[in-house]
Amino acid sequence: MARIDLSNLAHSYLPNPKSDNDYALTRMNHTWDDGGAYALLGPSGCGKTTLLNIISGLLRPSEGQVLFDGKDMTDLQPQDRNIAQVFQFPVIYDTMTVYDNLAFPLRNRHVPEAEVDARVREIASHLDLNDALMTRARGLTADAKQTISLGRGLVRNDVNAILFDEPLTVIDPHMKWHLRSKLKLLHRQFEHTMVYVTHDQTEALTFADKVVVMYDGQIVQLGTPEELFIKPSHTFVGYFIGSPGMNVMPIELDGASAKLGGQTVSLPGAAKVKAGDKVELGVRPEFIRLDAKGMPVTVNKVEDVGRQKIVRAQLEGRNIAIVIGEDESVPTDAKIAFDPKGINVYANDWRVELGA
Ligand SMILES: Nc1ncnc2c1ncn2[C@@H]1O[C@H](COP(=O)(O)OP(=O)(O)OP(=O)(O)O)[C@@H](O)[C@H]1O
Repeated sequence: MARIDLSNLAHSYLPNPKSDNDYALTRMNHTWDDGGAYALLGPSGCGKTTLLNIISGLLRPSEGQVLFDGKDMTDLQPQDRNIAQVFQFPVIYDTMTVYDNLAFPLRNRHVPEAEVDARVREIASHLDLNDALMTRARGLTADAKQTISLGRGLVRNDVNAILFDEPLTVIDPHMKWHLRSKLKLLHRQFEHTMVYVTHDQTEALTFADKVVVMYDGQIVQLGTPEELFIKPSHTFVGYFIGSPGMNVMPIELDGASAKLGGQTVSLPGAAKVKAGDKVELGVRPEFIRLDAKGMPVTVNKVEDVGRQKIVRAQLEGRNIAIVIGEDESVPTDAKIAFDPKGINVYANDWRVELGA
C-alpha cells in the first residue's frame, strides 16, 4: 500500500498543446492517502480513465510527476508499479479454471503455492466463487467473469493500490449492490489504497470514504459524501451530486445580503468577490421550505417520489426545485424560505467562504 501524490500533473493527447482546451487533464496537485477508499466521480469525458491510466503507468503524463510514498514512478512501466487494475469488462483467461485465474497474479510473482491456495480460497469465499473454483471460465456468465476479474484485482495483498475503472458496468443491477458492499468490506479488512472510477453518484457515495469529483479535466472537490452535499465547492458538484441537484441562481451581493431579482436573501455572512465576477447563490432543494412569510413562487408541478415530494416552481422567473415532506401540501400562493445553513455563494463557479 502506498500514498500516491500527483505533482503538477497535466496531460494532453496532442503533441503540441497550446491552451487548456487541448488538455484532457489540466494542471493538478493531488494526494491519495495510504489505505484510503476513494471514488473518482465525474461525467463522461472529464478525464477519469486518463487519470487512472497515468497512476497505473499505462499512460505517461505529458507534464508533472506520479509519486508513490515520495518515490518518483513517472517513467516506470505498469509491471514495475505494483498496481492492480480492474477494468469495465472482464480480463480473464477463458481456458483456465476460476481457481487458476485467481491464482495467476500470485503465481506470476512467484508466491509459494501454499500461500496461493490460501489466498485464492479466501478471495473466492468473499466473492461467492467457491463452488465454481474448478470450472473453466469460458462457459460462465458475464457477471461471473467480471467477479473473477474483481477477484484477480483483490488477490494480491502486497499491491500499492487497486484501481477500479467502472468495474460493475456489466453486472446485473441487483448483484451490483452486493458486490459494492463486498468491496467496501474487503477494503476495511485489507486496507488497500483503492480508487474506484464511476459516473454513478450512488455507486460513488456508497463505496467511498472520500469522493473525488472531476469536471472538465480538473479535480473540483475532494470530500466526504456529506461535504459534497452541504458545501459543494464548485457549482458542478452542486448539480451533479443530489437528485434533483442544487438550485443555482444569479445574485447581486450587498454585504451579508443578496439581491435575487426583486427579493432580498440574508446570507449567513458577507462574501468577498471581485468586481465583474459571476456571482451566484446555491441552495439545495432539501434546504428550502414552505414558509408563509417567505418569497412567493409560482408552482408548476408537484412530483410524488415516495417519502418526499419535489415541487417544481419559479422564483423571480427562474426554475427552482424544492423538496418537501410527503404529508405537506402546497398552497396555491406558495411562499418559500432558504435554510441559512444550506446557503452557498459562488464566484465564477467556485464556492466563496462567508465571513462572520
Ligand atoms: N487515446 C486518446 N486519444 C485522444 N484523446 C483521448 C484519448 N483517450 C481519451 N481522450 C480524450 O480525453 C478526454 C478524457 O477522456 P477519458 O476517457 O479520460 O474520460 P472519462 O472521464 O474516463 O470518460 P468515460 O466516463 O466516458 O470513460 C476526452 O475528451 C477524450 O475524448
